[in-house]
Amino acid sequence: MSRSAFISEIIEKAKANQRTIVLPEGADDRVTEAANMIAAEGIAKVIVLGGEDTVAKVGKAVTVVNPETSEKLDDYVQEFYELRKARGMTLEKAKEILQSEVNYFGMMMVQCGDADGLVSGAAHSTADTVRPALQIIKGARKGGMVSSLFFMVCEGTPYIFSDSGLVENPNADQLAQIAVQSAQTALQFSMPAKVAMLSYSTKGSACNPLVDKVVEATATAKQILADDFSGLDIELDGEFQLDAAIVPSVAASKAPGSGVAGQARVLIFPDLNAGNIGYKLVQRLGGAEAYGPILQGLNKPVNDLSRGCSSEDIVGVAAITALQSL
Ligand SMILES: CC(C)(COP(=O)(O)OP(=O)(O)OC[C@H]1O[C@@H](n2cnc3c(N)ncnc32)[C@H](O)[C@@H]1OP(=O)(O)O)[C@@H](O)C(=O)NCCC(=O)NCCS
Ligand SMILES: CC(=O)OP(=O)(O)O
Repeated sequence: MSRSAFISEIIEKAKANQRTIVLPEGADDRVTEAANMIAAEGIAKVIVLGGEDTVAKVGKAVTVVNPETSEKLDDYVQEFYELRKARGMTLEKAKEILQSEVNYFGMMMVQCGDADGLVSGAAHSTADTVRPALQIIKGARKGGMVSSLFFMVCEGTPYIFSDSGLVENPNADQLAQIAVQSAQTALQFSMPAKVAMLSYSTKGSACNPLVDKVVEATATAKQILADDFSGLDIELDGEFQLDAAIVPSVAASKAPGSGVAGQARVLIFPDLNAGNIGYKLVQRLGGAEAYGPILQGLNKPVNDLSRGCSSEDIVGVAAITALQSL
C-alpha cells in the first residue's frame, strides 16, 4: 500500500530528528521486517529485543538487545524495584519480570533514557502493552488520565478517533479529558482541532442517560478549553451523530450554526465498544490507514499496535512515536 501524505510527512520529520525507538517484540516477523525498513529508510535508530533468532532476521543497522544477557539488566532491575516497591515488588520478582517480559524490559529502556520511545502490541494485547507503561512511565500529571487514539487516514484525509484502545467506560469527566487530550494531539500533528463529541443523538434528538453522559462531557470539555486552553485554535461541540459530525449537508439540517458539525476531524466516541468497533470498521471495510493506539498523557512516548497490524503500520507508528519524543 502506498503511504498517504499524512504519514509520509511524519516519516520525513522523523528522519530529520533521528530518535531511538525500541521494538520489544523481536520474535515477530512483522516487527523485524519493520525494524529493517525503519533502519534502511533512516527513519530512526532502532533497537529490537530478542536473541540469536532475531539477530539472524535483521540487518547490521538494527541493534538487537537480549534482555536475559544485557549488561543494563541489573540497573533496570534496581530502578524497576524502586518504582514498584510500594506496590509489593521485590528485587527477585523484578529480575524475573525483566528477563521474561519484553515489554517491561523495553519500558525500562525508555524510562532510563536508553531509548526515546517504544512501540509494541503486534504480539501482545493492549492490556499487556499499556499496563507496563502505566506502571513504569506513568501519567504525565499526578492522577492525570492516559488515553489513546488512532490516526485514521480516509481517502487522504487524516482523522483522530478516540478513545479506540484504552479507557473502557469513561464517565463524563473522563470523556471530557479524552476530548481535550485528543484536541492537543491534533494540534501537535498539525491537524485541525475540530472536535465532535459523538452519540446516537444530535443536539437533543434523543433522550437517554447514554446521551446525557455525552452532553455533560461536552459542557465540561468546553469549560476546560475556556479555562485552560483559550489561546489554542480548538473548537469542540456536540452531541453529534457521526453523519452530523462529518457530512456538511447533514450538519446543515441536524446542527445548523455549529462551527464543528460537518467539519469534525477529531471524533470522540462515548466508550471503548464504540471506539474500537468504529476504527476497525473504517479500517477494514472503508480501507483507511489506521495508526495506533497512540497513547496520550504519558510521561514519555509509548505506543501500542493492533495484533492485526502490518509491518508498514509498525513503521508509521514508530515515526509517530519519534515525533512525540521531540
Ligand atoms: C490499560 C488497562 C490494562 C489498565 O487496566 P488496570 O486494570 O487499571 O491496570 P492496573 O490496575 O494494573 O493499573 C496499573 C496502573 O495504571 C494506572 N491506570 C490504569 N488506567 C489508567 C489510565 N487510563 N490513566 C492513567 N493511569 C491509569 C492504575 O492506577 C495503576 O497505577 P499504580 O499501579 O501505579 O497504582 C485497562 O484499562 C484495559 O484493559 N483497557 C482496555 C484495553 C483493551 O482491551 N483495548 C482493546 C484493544 S485496543
Ligand atoms: C487496538 C486493538 O484493537 O488491538 P487488538 O486488535 O490487538 O486487540
